[in-house]
Amino acid sequence: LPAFPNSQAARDVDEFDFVVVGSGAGGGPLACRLAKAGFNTLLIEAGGDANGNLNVSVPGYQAVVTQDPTLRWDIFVNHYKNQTQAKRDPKYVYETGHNEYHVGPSPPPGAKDLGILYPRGSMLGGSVNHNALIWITPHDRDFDTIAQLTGDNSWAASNMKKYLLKIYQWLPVMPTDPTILLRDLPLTRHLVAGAEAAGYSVPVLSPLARLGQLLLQSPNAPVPNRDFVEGYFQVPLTMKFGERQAVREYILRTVAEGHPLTVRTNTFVTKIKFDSSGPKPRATGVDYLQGEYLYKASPLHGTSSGTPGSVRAKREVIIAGGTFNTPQILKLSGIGPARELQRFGIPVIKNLPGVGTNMMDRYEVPVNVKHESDFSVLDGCTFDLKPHDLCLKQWQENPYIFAARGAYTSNGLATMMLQRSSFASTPDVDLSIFGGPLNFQGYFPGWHDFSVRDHKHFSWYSLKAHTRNRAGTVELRSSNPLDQPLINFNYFHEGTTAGGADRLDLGALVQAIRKSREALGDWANYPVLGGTPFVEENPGPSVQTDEQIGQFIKDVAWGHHAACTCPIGPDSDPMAVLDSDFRVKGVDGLRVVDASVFPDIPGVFIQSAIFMASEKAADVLIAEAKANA
Ligand SMILES: Cc1cc2nc3c(=O)[nH]c(=O)nc-3n(C[C@H](O)[C@H](O)[C@H](O)COP(=O)(O)OP(=O)(O)OC[C@H]3O[C@@H](n4cnc5c(N)ncnc54)[C@H](O)[C@@H]3O)c2cc1C
Repeated sequence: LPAFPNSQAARDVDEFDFVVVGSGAGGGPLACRLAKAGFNTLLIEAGGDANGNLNVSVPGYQAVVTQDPTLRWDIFVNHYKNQTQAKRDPKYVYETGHNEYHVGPSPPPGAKDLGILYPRGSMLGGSVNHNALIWITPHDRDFDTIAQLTGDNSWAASNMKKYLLKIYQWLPVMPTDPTILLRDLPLTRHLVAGAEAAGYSVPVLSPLARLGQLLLQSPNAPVPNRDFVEGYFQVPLTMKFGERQAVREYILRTVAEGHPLTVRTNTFVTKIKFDSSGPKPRATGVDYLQGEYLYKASPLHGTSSGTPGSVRAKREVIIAGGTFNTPQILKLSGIGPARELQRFGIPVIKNLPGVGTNMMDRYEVPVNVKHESDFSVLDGCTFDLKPHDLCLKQWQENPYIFAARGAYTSNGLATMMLQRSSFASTPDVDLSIFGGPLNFQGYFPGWHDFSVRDHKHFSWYSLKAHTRNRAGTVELRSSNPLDQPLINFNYFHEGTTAGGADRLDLGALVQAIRKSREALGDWANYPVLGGTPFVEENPGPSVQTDEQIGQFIKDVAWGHHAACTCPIGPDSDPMAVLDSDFRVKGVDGLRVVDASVFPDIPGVFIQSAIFMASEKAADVLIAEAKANA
């Protein structure tokens, strides 16, 4: 793809049909569709274009990229308000100096409490560029419930499927090349054991053929009862021939093809502007600051506060800043709980108490084991973009055929169990358990370097889908748009507890840990594949009873699919923020399209649901604009 193509002349225009703020999973596809339909569209992105940055393109760098200071925002959040519980997490971070941190217990005197690191991407393509590439399509129920809640049947799963087909016009999806696994049979032994734990019979003397068959199974295949079926599957990735491809590339192609899409990177929106002269306030544009790394969450934030500017939207403004930033932008612009806005001296445009509430996320937990020997598939992989990174050289110099391009063509997670726990809130599967050769224990500064410090670890990760906790909040910390907001997830007992919700979610995760251990136990059945013994480091052999496992989960669980802070809902719900056409209630000319729109956290992995919402929003906006032409 060419270097980022918009000219200075394009940057100087100050009025567009649509202004979209944020170029991630929500904003990116929408802006492309609007431009392809002929509307003069401006896409504003706080981050840079990441052009030529291999951290983005190499799937094996899916964790390295989250450490790239040019691409990341370090958001710090609270899992618990109770600081005794919060600080039981070995990932709890204290600030000891500028960009200097202490992680875990016994901080030095004077260290400032920060909380838990929540990685976010700030660049063209948003957090999609630094996610793990995993593509699992939503469950029908995710959309059917929005249709039931709002009475808008265009949200019914049967209608939403067409947006998936639209996405596949621009999004390549491929699993890890299974021939890579043949290069490391001791690693493959874990994946075979995972298949047995998932309920398959795998011949102990010739397990590979059976694993090969299972790797042909896509969790997205439109089979009957797909959402309910437990099993063992390949992990589909948003990539083409071993190279990450997603929203960023779609945006670049849309511009290169000559559609009227202008992209302003390094442009941070501070406020939505309104015309309040009519009966209803109408969004007319946005104010911004132009400059690199302006948000204080950027590790490269310095003294610059950017060059102010503003732009007008003839038709509409669409906010797609993500679960944390969209409520922040709305509140700073006067849309949100009146009392909170008044506390910061922000004039209230519309009192919408639901903005920044209802935040949901998944819980994720690990079981980490350490072997005596290295996994050979990682030989030569230093994960650091340096000339000595032989796996990078292999990735750069070889074609994508029979594993020739090597380990970096994968995100390291080739297989996944989908299971339904006894505590699931719906008939859908609610546990995704996937394994790989790394020592990932959640997010903290330097988490990736820690995860691959040696090549001896294997881990199973469990991700709880359809969680019940909706008690998370995003509140203003100050009226300065460059300050990150105050984010409280209110995990487990501090969150939604009605009907034992917290205990049910915890129970599902206890089962997930036991299932991971079952897979580790089944490893012993396949000595034919070789490998050295291992010891369990986390939770560790002393953690055995449900109560002990439950406490381990409460102490270490993390999330990375935060959502639902500007929920769609009916007018009868005072906490609903958007109508079913993504309109911000009570004002005209303003919509939200990103992870924050969902009333309930969708599916197992979230990006597919956001892409689908983005395609739907494009349909809605284009149809309305054409009707009003
Ligand atoms: C480490 C990690 C791994 C993940 N792995 C997966 C995975 O494998 N599969 C999956 O399905 N999901 C995954 N996710 C989640 C998924 O990537 C996100 O949920 C998704 O990208 C959110 O989309 P969004 O549009 O809401 O926000 P984002 O994609 O974060 O996009 C928001 C954009 O808005 C910009 N922005 C914000 N505020 C402003 C402002 N004021 N002015 C201008 N621009 C602004 C930001 O810079 C950003 O680029 C992962 C997330 C993380 C953090």
